[in-house]
Amino acid sequence: MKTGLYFGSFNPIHTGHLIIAQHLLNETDLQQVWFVVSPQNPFKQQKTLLNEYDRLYLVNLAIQKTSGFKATDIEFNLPKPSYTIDTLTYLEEKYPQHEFVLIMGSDSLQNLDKWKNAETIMQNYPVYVYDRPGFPADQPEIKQLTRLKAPLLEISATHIRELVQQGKSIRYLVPDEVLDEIEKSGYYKLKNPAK
Ligand SMILES: Nc1ncnc2c1ncn2[C@@H]1O[C@H](COP(=O)(O)OP(=O)(O)OP(=O)(O)O)[C@@H](O)[C@H]1O
Ligand SMILES: O=C(O)c1ccc[n+]([C@@H]2O[C@H](COP(=O)([O-])O)[C@@H](O)[C@H]2O)c1
Repeated sequence: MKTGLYFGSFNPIHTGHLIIAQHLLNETDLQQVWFVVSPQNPFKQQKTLLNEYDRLYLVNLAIQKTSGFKATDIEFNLPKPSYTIDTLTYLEEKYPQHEFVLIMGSDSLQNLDKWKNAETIMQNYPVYVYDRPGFPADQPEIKQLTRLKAPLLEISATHIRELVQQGKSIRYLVPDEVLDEIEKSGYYKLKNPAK
């Protein structure tokens, strides 16, 4: 089964992520998209990083009505920070019947050569890249690169966290279920949430 892996901190998941994932299911040969919640991105140190279980819960709330989407906590039990090559190796062993494809925005592509074992990733895994505003998607070293057109939405988790801190509404930037849970639990209101 051809399965797209959408890696991210998802702090929190937002409509930008979801529209891209749905677009990929609709417009490519992917049969499933898995949201891989990374406990700790090697390149991001965030005081506002919500506990990974809470982020996973928000992802599950966001995708519960969509067939073809799955959230995975696979990185929770792998060493931190979360290196994508380690996750890919683990997933391949655990799910031999799946053919995994990396999904990434052209912004991530620009840093890819700095990732752990970048060469192995670029030589061995199919990568589906969609454009992000301001980031050209040129990366000829990737052996199996597919460039996709996708809706451009300038939504970021950073902006969502800032809006919550300022007491402003994030309606429509996240699904209603996610909005309700963020409000109910008081996420992102404090500068240093409990981990
Ligand atoms: N608006 C968006 N449209 C399409 N892809 C996005 C969007 N926002 C983030 N992504 C992509 O989703 C993946 C996971 O992103 P991540 O969880 O870091 O979200 P983020 O909104 O970029 O977070 P932050 O603002 O905290 O850095 C990355 O590959 C990123 O490029
Ligand atoms: O493997 C690496 O070296 C590596 C370096 C940077 C980022 N990643 C992963 O890429 C995913 C998306 O990153 P980001 O910065 O767009 O949130 C996230 O899940 C990270 O764990 C992975």
